[in-house]
Amino acid sequence: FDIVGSYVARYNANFFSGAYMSASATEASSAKVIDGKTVAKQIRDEIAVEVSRMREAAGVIPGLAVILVGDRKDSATYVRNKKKACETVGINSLEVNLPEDSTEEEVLNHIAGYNDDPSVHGILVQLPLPSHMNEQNVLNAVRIEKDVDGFHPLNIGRLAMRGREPLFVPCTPKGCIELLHRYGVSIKGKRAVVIGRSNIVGMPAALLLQREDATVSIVHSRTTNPEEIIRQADIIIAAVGQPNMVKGSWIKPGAVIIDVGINPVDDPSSSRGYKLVGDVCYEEAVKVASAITPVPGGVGPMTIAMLLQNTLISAKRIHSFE
Ligand SMILES: NC(=O)C1=CN([C@@H]2O[C@H](COP(=O)(O)OP(=O)(O)OC[C@H]3O[C@@H](n4cnc5c(N)ncnc54)[C@H](OP(=O)(O)O)[C@@H]3O)[C@@H](O)[C@H]2O)C=CC1
Ligand SMILES: Nc1nc(=O)c2c([nH]1)NC[C@@H]1CN(c3ccc(C(=O)N[C@@H](CCC(=O)O)C(=O)O)cc3)C=[N+]21
Repeated sequence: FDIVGSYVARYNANFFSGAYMSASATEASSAKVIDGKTVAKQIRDEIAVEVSRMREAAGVIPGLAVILVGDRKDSATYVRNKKKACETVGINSLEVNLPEDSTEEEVLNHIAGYNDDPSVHGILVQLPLPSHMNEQNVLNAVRIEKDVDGFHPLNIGRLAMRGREPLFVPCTPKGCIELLHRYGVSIKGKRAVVIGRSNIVGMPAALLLQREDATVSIVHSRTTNPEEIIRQADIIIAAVGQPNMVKGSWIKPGAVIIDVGINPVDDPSSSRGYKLVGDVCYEEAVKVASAITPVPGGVGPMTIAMLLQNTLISAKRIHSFE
């Protein structure tokens, strides 16, 4: 089933049916909501089954170690969510919380300990690190067999090469592609645009789309006339960090939108004083796109589900369990 194709047909039928199309007919063309929260729950259930099968047959419990440096509130929230998610599927979680003024050497020591710890199958260093640390040094120190974030340069290099396979695919881009697959969106031969080129989201997302045989454009802060490029896309992955940047008028009718952005904006009516919005203006996009992920409840929960999946894959590989 091809959401893009069927939607375009429906849209065009509406669009060309006459000059007197009513406002309600336009509103009827509302995008399908891609429910990342529900899909993530399904995936967690699948992982839980595998984790207990492995525990019973091989006596192995997958373990994930998370290193958090400093006390950024958002990082602390994400780490707490990851820990909770581990518990729901039966994965062991270990956590070390180092003070903001720790040295790089202390972080490296903890990584070395987890590298050698046979109960740990995945190591995640929560980003961003404090500015006095060299992120490259730290990420390079994670043993590639335990690099469940997929951030090691050898993993990224393999992801970029034809005929090579990375040990781990980065969680957020993997979650984006998983959503497209589970919603029956065909990628092969489609025009895809990735907005953003960061090492952790945009760049690996573009590589994955290319591996799936999409024709990929990458839009970044130096792109001239980004709207023109975005308007050609059948599939848009937005990972910019700019609230509501992508407007409805930039979107090709029937496009599928994966909104990775998680941006806090002031909201006096919320008890927290802020709310989360994506990089895409949802209210406008929902009228033009054929399918769209909401924020929250879209890519975010998928990122965590993919982290659990990578940890399970790692434990299976280390223990040669099939
Ligand atoms: N849902 C999830 O699980 C996750 C969500 N996120 C969210 O995704 C968003 C992006 O994160 P991340 O990739 O880490 O962010 P970065 O800040 O590392 O990268 C942002 C990218 O967007 C580009 N960019 C910035 N402004 C513009 C603009 N006006 N027009 C076009 N491109 C622009 C930058 O271009 P240039 O390279 O030229 O500087 C850069 O490549 C954030 O909102 C973040 O919170 C992040 C990780 C996981
Ligand atoms: N080494 C490393 N790996 C990461 O994967 C990593 C990281 N560092 N640093 C920060 C980003 C961000 N990130 C998110 C994960 C889940 C949600 C998530 O679950 N969001 C919920 C909302 C959460 C809320 O309400 O606060 C949602 O979108 O529905 C969001 C963001 C992982 N990251």
